[in-house]
Amino acid sequence: MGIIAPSILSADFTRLGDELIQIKKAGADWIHIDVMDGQFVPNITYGPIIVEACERASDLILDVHLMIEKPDLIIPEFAKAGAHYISVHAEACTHLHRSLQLIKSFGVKAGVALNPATPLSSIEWVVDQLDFVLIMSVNPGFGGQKFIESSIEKIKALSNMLKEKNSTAIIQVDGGINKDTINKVSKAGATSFVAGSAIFNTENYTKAISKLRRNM
Ligand SMILES: O=C(CO)[C@@H](O)[C@H](O)COP(=O)(O)O
Ligand SMILES: [Co+2]
Repeated sequence: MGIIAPSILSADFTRLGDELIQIKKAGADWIHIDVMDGQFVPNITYGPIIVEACERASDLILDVHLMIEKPDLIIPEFAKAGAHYISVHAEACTHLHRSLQLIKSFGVKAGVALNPATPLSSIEWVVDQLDFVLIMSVNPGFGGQKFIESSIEKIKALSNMLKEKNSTAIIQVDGGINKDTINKVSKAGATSFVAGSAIFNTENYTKAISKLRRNM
């Protein structure tokens, strides 16, 4: 069964605690937390304080997606705040292997996120360090964007690459995931699905998550 990870980027922040309760009731598996610094991406969101608040408000797995420059400087704070999974962008890490080792040193699962234009070869020599790979299916920075179709071939190629290297890393896909796109990425090999607007921009989260699961 696939993992549904609602992105709180599209949640109502005036009532975050209640939103977290509602998505758990609706059948969510993880909570996806999009951290943006206004440098790596043209948007600014939130930091470890919000991760810590999510940790107090929910017992779901906290999946922290770092869209920031120099992530090593603040990875320890996110780990201490309660992150279970942390992904860093390959494009933002000069010493990617070191960043992954830093995440793992806190007992946190480590992942690499790849922008749509970034080739899979950028993770070739760190596959043995990876618990998951996040394939961006939109350019990072905003929720509610249109799914980029070339992500499907990229996920297929990643799935083959991981098999060849005997890796059990999870393939996560993030951006433009809805009832129409989830089937294609699931068939291609993704098993963790981030969805923001397709869940939080609806009236009924249970129905939204059920629709995603039915179409996996
Ligand atoms: O990392 C990001 C955006 O940079 C995502 O996690 C989005 O928050 C997903 O939003 P939708 O495309 O599902 O609305
Ligand atoms: Co994300």
